[in-house]
Amino acid sequence: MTQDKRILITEVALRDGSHAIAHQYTVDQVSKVAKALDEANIPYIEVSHGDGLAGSSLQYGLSRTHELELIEAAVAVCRQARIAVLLLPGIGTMEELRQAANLGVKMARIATHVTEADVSAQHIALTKELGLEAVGFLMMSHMAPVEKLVEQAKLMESYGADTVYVVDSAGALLPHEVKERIRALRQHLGIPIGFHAHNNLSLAMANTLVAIEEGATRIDGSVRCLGAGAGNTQTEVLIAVLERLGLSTGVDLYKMMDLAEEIVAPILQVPQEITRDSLVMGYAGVYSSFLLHAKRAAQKFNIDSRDILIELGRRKVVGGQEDMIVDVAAEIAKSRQEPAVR
Ligand SMILES: CC[C@H](O)CC(=O)C(=O)O
Ligand SMILES: [Mn+2]
Repeated sequence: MTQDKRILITEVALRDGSHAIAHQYTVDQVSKVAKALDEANIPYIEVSHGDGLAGSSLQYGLSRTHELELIEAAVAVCRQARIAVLLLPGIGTMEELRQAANLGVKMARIATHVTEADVSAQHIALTKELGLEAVGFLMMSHMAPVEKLVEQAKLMESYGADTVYVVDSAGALLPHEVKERIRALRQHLGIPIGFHAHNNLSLAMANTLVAIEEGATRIDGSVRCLGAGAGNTQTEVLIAVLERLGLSTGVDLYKMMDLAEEIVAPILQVPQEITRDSLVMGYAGVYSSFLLHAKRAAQKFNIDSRDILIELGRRKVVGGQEDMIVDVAAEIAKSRQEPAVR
């Protein structure tokens, strides 16, 4: 990798990591993590419920602390970092976007399923109207062929997005698939391209490097892998690898290592690793944020969570369809009780 370009990191542990801890962030935790990230010179820090603004609900998981309080706390401790929010149209509304902007948020990432970019038009337009940086976030990018991804990314660009992300929500993309996606977007779009990985198949770092090699300049990471499923590209490791490659991020490696070890590790209920469930998510192409929901449903119906996840992957369930997890679990349990038909 010889390009002379700056990679801009967005740290997502305070949003994507919310899934991993059942949305239990406290103001104290968010303040400490955001302050340390800011001191390490991370340029963007995303703070929201795991499912984006207004995600707190029985369907997606109730937040312990209202996300606006968490956002306010993060804004208050940052000197240089810009606080970002995620918004999934239909879960969050224009009103929540306005409230976040009033608190001092500087970037909004408008997330849609990879084939549904058209629902982002008014949210991207409002983001720009509010004077924020607008990012289009195409989730479950493994589910669409390259041409479709390009078409949808171009829609987001036409609505005014400053950047468009390829989002590997399930951690299912293989390196050659990342390569062709980023390459095609670079060919057809005139705005920066970003990449968001999940480590369910242990490919987050490799895929991120391929994305950078193909010209992606906006990259997501989660410190200590604190993200949904097996987590995202581990930010502090990414900083080290990019330094070794001679690519600049402006982030202080030692400070990142210290905050990972001393501030973030104690927040994790269990260390982030590739468990059989997260592995199945990458293998079957299932939303990483379904992990805890599937585990709970498996316990409730006394079945193997892998069977639920495989079935969800077969049915091509997408983000927002969390209610299907319990339906699928109930169906599997019922089918096991019924006597076999002769
Ligand atoms: C449910 C929103 C989701 O967690 C967004 C994201 O980070 C992804 O799709 O990977
Ligand atoms: Mn994610």
